[in-house]
Amino acid sequence: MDNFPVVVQADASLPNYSQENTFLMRPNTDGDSPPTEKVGTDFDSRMMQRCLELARRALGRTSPNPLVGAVIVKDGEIVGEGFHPRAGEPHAEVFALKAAGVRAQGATIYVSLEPCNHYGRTPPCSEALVKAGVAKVVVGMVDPNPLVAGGGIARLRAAGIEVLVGVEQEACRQLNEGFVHRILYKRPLGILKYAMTLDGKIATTSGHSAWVTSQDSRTEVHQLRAACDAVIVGGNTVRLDNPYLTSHQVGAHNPLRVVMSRRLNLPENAHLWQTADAPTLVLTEEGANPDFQQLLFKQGVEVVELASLTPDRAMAYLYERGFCSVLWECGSTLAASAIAQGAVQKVLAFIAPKIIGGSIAPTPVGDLGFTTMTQALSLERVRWRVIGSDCLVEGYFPQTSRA
Ligand SMILES: Nc1nc(O)c(N)c(N[C@@H]2O[C@H](COP(=O)(O)O)[C@@H](O)[C@H]2O)n1
Ligand SMILES: [Zn+2]
Repeated sequence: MDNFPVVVQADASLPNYSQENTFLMRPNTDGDSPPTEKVGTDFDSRMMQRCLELARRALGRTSPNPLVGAVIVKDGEIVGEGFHPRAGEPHAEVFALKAAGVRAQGATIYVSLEPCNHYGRTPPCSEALVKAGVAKVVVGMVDPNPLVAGGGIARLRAAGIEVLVGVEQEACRQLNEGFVHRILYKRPLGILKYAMTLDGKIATTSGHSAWVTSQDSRTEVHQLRAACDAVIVGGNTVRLDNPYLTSHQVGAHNPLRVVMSRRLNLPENAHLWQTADAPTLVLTEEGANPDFQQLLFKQGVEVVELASLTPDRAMAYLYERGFCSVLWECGSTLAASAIAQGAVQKVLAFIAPKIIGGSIAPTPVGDLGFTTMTQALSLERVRWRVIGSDCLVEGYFPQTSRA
């Protein structure tokens, strides 16, 4: 627990979005944020909001790629729409161009992320837009991917196309905060979520924790899972709570369910390996409990042995697997070590108007070794809202540089 402050470094040459991205957050209504200058007309904003609506149709399914939507407008009417469904498939712009056909000529395309200008899994959208003869491109945000990073905009302008950048920029960044974090920090965005009572307890002294919060909050958590690539728990949570960790929504994405367990001293009949609704991955250490590994293997559960099992190693591994966002739904000990190792950037605390009392019932974050209040970790960009009878407080740990 000695490697504070929380974090990893971005390439200093990249744009710094770290102060501005939020995940699944509602617009700030507290009036404290500096007003950002509006870019474009109200019509531009409406079209960009439509792009974001389209982009959200692929929620949880595009990593390592971003969520992107595109709308083509000719003579004030939408003539084509598209969104990026998953990595390896065409980009949003290509779907919109296909839908518009010849009507794309002389039209305006709205796209929530700068058109790409490189050959990746797919060819550059900038060239497709030039070829289609669009007259204007309205961009939500510049792509932080160093392979793009302004190059798409430059290519379009060089071809004589008018480009407007920054329409509904904040909303575009919010939608892709996991993607942006992944690009800048080479790790998935770590989100710690917990539910606690008004006196800060996540369970009773006997360990009973169902249900701390209301059904409305639980539905919110299900939506959050649908937007994340993975959800992580420790062995203790599997033993005590036997969770499902799915999004419980018909047709919605289910995250990869990840269990961190050094010794694999886990129950044989846990829901995680007995339900096929979502894939499960168990992260462990080399040589751990071969018999149990065999049992998991027979139940279709993937087991990966890491040289040492720590939150940062787990996040590094999930980054390599192409993930943008990881939800920590673990108990207090793992939560403390995930925070200490910089594996958590965002905290979502669901607070129920209940009191458990006492000093033994568990709290959401274990010992961080602090002895004075000056050591307490402060969150920034804090917001709150009421969900049913509960309150959700959200905030971010400050990002510091290790460069
Ligand atoms: N503008 C835009 N629209 C989309 O629909 C996209 N998916 C992207 N993605 C950008 O391109 C990179 C991926 O390229 P490939 O899918 O491998 O060809 C991704 O990292 C983004 O920078 N952009
Ligand atoms: Zn593209």
